[in-house]
Amino acid sequence: MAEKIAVLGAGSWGSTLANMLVENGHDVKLWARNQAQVDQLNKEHINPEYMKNLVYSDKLVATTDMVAAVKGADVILIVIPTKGLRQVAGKLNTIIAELGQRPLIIHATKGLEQNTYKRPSQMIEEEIAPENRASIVVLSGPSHAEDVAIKDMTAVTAASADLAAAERVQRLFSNSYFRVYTNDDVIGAEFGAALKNIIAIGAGALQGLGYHDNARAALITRGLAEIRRLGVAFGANPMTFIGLSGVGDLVVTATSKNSRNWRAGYQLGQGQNLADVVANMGMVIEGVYTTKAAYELSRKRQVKMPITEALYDVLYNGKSIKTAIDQLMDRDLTSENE
Ligand SMILES: NC(=O)C1=CN([C@@H]2O[C@H](COP(=O)(O)OP(=O)(O)OC[C@H]3O[C@@H](n4cnc5c(N)ncnc54)[C@H](OP(=O)(O)O)[C@@H]3O)[C@@H](O)[C@H]2O)C=CC1
Ligand SMILES: O=C(CO)COP(=O)(O)O
Repeated sequence: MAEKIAVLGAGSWGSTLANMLVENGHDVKLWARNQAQVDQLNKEHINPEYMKNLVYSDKLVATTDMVAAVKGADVILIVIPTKGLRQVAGKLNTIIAELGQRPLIIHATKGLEQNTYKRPSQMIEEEIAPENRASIVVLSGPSHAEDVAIKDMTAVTAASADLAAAERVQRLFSNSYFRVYTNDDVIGAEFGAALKNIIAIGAGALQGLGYHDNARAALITRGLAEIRRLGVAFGANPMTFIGLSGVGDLVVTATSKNSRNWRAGYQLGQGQNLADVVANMGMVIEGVYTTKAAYELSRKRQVKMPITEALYDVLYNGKSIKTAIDQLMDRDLTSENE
């Protein structure tokens, strides 16, 4: 059944998902804050700052007016980086309260808030009053926008405490190349999504320094162990971490040149400095910020996250990557299951 959907955020992922939803037969309005970008999307059907090679459907309508985007929408998909999510959700709350709408909220944001360590769905719950919204569903999993844009085979997770809402999202997004599974573990899905970016930066750094396949496999596997430890400490189902939003997303992000996080790590490994890497990427590198939040959170909760701690020292304390790797390898020997 065709639905009216507003997509907030017209970067790589928001614009690609909006286009896919149009092609799935839905009535989609895409909100962005930049008028020039909106004009290009509406008139030339391109979004060159974010998705160089995608030609968007002429049925996709973009606007800088959030009220116009949201008016009449039964479903709102938020695809804003973690840093801007709270502000956009707060604005959305005011608008839907005034319009008297109570939409389903989906988000695809992957990170943890600085200082509060809140997950994206927690920020949304805090900013959008329960009377202004239906359920919240997390869309996550191994899904680079670049692959979805060329209709490559992709499988993701729709996680929600409300199974009917997750199943609705499954129907909205699924098509011949994009397969959506449901899951009831929002905490696990969001921790998996946020924390895999830290390990992806590390994997890129290893490759940038000239390490090979064994090193990458070790990092991914031990990275998954610490992702699971932190998630489980906050109530996640351990099984979620061997699913699409866990190991699935970790593998794609830690092995793909499409990943902004992997690329950032690679450039750091090659000797570039962090400020230049961030300034030149032109898109959000969530893992840079998540590393800080996860490091602080793990200290507070007393959860061992040695790789995250090592990367924190590299990104925020000027430690060399080589020293960080040597120190990781030099720790007391331990059991794999600790
Ligand atoms: N790219 C991908 O393949 C995937 C990304 N994700 C996740 O989706 C989220 C968004 O990523 P992605 O689309 O790739 O990011 P991009 O960097 O490509 O785009 C970010 C978009 O968000 C907008 N934006 C940023 N801050 C604000 C703000 N405060 N208010 C309004 N708009 C804002 C930007 O607008 P402007 O251009 O005006 O700055 C831009 O349209 C991230 O959490 C990411 O981890 C998840 C799965 C796949
Ligand atoms: O989350 C993603 C793929 O699932 C995108 O990862 P990057 O942000 O590293 O590009």
